[in-house]
Amino acid sequence: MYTYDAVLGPSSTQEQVYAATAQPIVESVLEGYNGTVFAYGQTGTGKTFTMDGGLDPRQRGVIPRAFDQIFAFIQGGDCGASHFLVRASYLEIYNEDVRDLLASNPRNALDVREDAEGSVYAKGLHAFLVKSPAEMASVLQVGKRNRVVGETLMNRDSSRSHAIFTVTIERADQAPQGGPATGGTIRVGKLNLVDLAGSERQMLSDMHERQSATGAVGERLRESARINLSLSALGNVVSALVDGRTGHVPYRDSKLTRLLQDSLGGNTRTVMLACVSPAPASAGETLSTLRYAHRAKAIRNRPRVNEDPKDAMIREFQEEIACLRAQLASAELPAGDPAAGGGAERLLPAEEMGAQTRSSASTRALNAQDGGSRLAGAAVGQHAAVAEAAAAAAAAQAEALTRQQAETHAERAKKEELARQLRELESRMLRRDAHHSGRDNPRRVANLAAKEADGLKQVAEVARAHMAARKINASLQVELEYTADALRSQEAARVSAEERAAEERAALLEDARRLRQQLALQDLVLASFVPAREVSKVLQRAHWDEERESWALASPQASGSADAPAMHARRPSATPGALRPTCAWARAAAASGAPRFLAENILVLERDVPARAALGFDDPGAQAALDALFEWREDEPRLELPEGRAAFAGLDAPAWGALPRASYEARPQSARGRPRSGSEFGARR
Ligand SMILES: Nc1ncnc2c1ncn2[C@@H]1O[C@H](COP(=O)(O)OP(=O)(O)OP(=O)(O)O)[C@@H](O)[C@H]1O
Repeated sequence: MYTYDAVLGPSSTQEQVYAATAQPIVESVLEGYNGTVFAYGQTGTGKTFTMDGGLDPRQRGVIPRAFDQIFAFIQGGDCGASHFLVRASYLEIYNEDVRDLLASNPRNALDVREDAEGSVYAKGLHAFLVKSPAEMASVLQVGKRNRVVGETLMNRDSSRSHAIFTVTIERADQAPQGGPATGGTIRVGKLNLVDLAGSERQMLSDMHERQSATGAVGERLRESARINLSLSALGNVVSALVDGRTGHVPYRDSKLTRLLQDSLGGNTRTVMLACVSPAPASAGETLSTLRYAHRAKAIRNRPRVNEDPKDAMIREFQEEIACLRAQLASAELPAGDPAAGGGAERLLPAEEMGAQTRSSASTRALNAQDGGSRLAGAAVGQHAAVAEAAAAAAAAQAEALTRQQAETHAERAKKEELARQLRELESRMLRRDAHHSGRDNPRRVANLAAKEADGLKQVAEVARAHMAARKINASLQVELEYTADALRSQEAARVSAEERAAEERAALLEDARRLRQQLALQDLVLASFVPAREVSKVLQRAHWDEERESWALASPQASGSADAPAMHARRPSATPGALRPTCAWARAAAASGAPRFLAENILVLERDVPARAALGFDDPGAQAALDALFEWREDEPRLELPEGRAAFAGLDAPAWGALPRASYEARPQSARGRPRSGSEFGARR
């Protein structure tokens, strides 16, 4: 029997699903834990629907509801002052490639790395700072458009990849006096929202069978093979964690298990949503999913609050803000400084100042001249000199003041830039003040709405630019895929041609080896049995007949060689009456006794005549009996002996006559009337 933490039937609402599964996980993430919610199940059972949901607000899935919960908490009215930094990233694992769904080119594969603390991450993955559920939803939409989906018989928009939407929430508590927290605790929670690809158990060996179940063909088959590879790796990890017998957990077997390493048996609170189909035809898959989920339930994770991590971005923000504030403070001009604030209005331009000074001096000089009629001339000259000195001093003072004014302007510009940077940085951090709810204050709500609208505009612009880039990318991608296909087919043709050539070469080598063997054998036969002279004669006459594709022997005359007449002349001529052609030279050689030329009868045997009995020789009739015996012809059935010769050789006539003819027939008779075959030469002997 299988047991689960919650079972939600077909009539359950999305809200109930969220409350039973993801809500507690999101709460933990806001407290600084890692959390993972992943949907597992056969294709078409509603994983994507559960995670994303439908268009109707009541059908919103786990992901948008999690956004709401996160920002509701940040903007909520609970006690405690905190600053939050929220980032979102979105990736998919397609055919064992990790792809950034928010990148300008989402088809680029990212490397999976492990940091010094053992956390696994995708290198180069974009993370966007978000400040509202609407911004987060925009990010999600951009990523979803980039995700690979394909049609199968069981689902028109089947997810062909595993998608992981990650929200990282950094939280800095105990902000001092309304400013950003610089010395307080920092907690970082990471929420993984995972929509796995369909878990149809499609092994390569039974692909054809599966093909009929899912309608997957071609690319779908390859995708399914990869999907099942990573899902079986996930199953192996689950088994290894549950069994606990082996210390080794095969996280490295797939990118999916690598990236979910922390979520399975690590520092994460994890919920697995097992989606099943009520269709009887899917009973096998349903049972397999239920078994899988039951096993996964036994995994024991070790979640802990991630406090003060070294790489917290919010800390960098705080330090930067503190630094900017310090710079701003040092840039403050003293209150009494005439150049500060409204001091500029009290300042006179240098030229004006000099002119005023000069005019008062000349006035004083004129007055002195007026008085000259009444005063002595020496006194007039003294007053004029004093007036000149006063004018020079006033001009120098005016110049110094102009310089000071320019410096003040520059400092003010710098200060304004610092203030702008500070505002910008602070605006990226979300702030939740103690005893203050944004929803209570209409002006604050209006401000937030305006900011959100700005943010949305920005995200929309980014999305538009992204879409334009995507279109270009898509056409380039199509071209690239076309070229890649052409290259692949050329490569396949080249490989098969090479293989064919290699086979043919091997066959040719084998033929050549066999032909060499035959040639060697024929050489052996020639060398052993055919005189070299005869061989050379054949070689001279042999020629290759192109039409018949075979060797032929030319007649001696046609061969045209110088030896041809001699060869012809040396040919032995047949001897009339002889059993075979015999030349005169052979006859002479035979007469000399050379066995080679003794025709067939090279053994000369004496006639095997029984020893003569005295009776036989004494009896003159014996010769007649012997003669009769020699004269006995094969067509005569019986040997007729002369009268009275029955007692010859101890045999009576009936016994002679009864001698079976077969006893004599074994002997060959080459010529009629002759006892045996024999050549002329043999006959003479
Ligand atoms: N609870 C539900 N209420 C209404 N419609 C649903 C529900 N669950 C699933 N659907 C519909 O069923 C279809 C398939 O669902 P979905 O795409 O979520 O399956 P999936 O498990 O993600 O499949 P795949 O693994 O192939 O991606 C979709 O059209 C979806 O809208």
